[in-house]
Amino acid sequence: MTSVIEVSDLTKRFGSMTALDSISLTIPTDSITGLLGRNGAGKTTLMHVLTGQDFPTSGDARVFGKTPAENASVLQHIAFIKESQKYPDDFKPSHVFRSAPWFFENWDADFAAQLVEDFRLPTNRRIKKLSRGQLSAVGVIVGLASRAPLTFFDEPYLGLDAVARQIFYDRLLADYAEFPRTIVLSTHLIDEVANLLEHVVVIDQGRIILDAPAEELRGRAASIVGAKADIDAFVSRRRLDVLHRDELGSTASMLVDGVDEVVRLDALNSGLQLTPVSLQQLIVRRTGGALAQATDAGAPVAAAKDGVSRRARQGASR
Ligand SMILES: Nc1ncnc2c1ncn2[C@@H]1O[C@H](COP(=O)(O)OP(=O)(O)OP(=O)(O)O)[C@@H](O)[C@H]1O
Repeated sequence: MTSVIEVSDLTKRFGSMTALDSISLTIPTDSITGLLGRNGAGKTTLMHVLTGQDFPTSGDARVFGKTPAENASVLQHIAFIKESQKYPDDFKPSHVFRSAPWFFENWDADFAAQLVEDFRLPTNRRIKKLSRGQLSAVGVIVGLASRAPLTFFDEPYLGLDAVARQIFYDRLLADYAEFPRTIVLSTHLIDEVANLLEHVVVIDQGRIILDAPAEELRGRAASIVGAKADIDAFVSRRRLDVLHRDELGSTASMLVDGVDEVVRLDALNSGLQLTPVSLQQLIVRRTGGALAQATDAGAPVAAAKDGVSRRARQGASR
């Protein structure tokens, strides 16, 4: 497996603020990688360094084997799509798409025209007058139709409605299958993109906390609900990493990381049921858990607790 991006011991500081803290990672060639993490984790900072818009404080970043900053031979192969993209005052989408071939040698004007239809984008309206979703669509179209060997999408969906986001995912996947390239996608809508991703990098407070093939992560976390004593014994025997636990009386629900085939079989033989959890649940719990939703592993116990307290309230009011 070759790598388009190789980052080694890279630190980026803004004054006393450390945005990236000694990170190392590689991003495989011709893959769709999700760059995930909470607000302020360091995702955009990393993309800025990799697209030559910022310098690392220390450490090394290589893109196509070279340092990206001020390196035209690297930058000409990169598309960086971000919400804050600035356009000249009088520009319309039609101007953007007409000038795109100057910057992107693989630009496909027919594909861009098809995407304009798909997103129902008014191409002759000034960019300043576009709605937020329409503005996002301009970026998404540039990112897709440029077919750059390395494309970064930094939260490209902001403002796109659910239908438009699905169009983006569908077109991305279909075009990627026909024209493989390296795509790095930063998003908070993890469940929506989970099936697109082949590789996942999670940053938390400037550090890499997960860097693995998506397939490996998908089966790795699970929830177990059952008798507390049984689960405790199982988790300790299998040395599973407990990311979250919730208890009610003698019943417990745990979200565990580190599940493999052996663990699954052992659970079955021990009369415990493992239910897979989504990539989003794993990442939410790995990056702090404060955002955990009612859909998490604690839900069955939480729901039971809710039922108990509701019954208690009803009992009290009788
Ligand atoms: N130019 C800057 N000067 C000072 N601090 C900065 C600068 N740019 C980024 N930071 C800080 O670095 C940290 C990482 O920011 P970054 O924009 O990379 O996060 P992010 O993961 O992209 O977040 P979000 O998901 O909210 O977009 C944040 O704490 C941010 O406030």
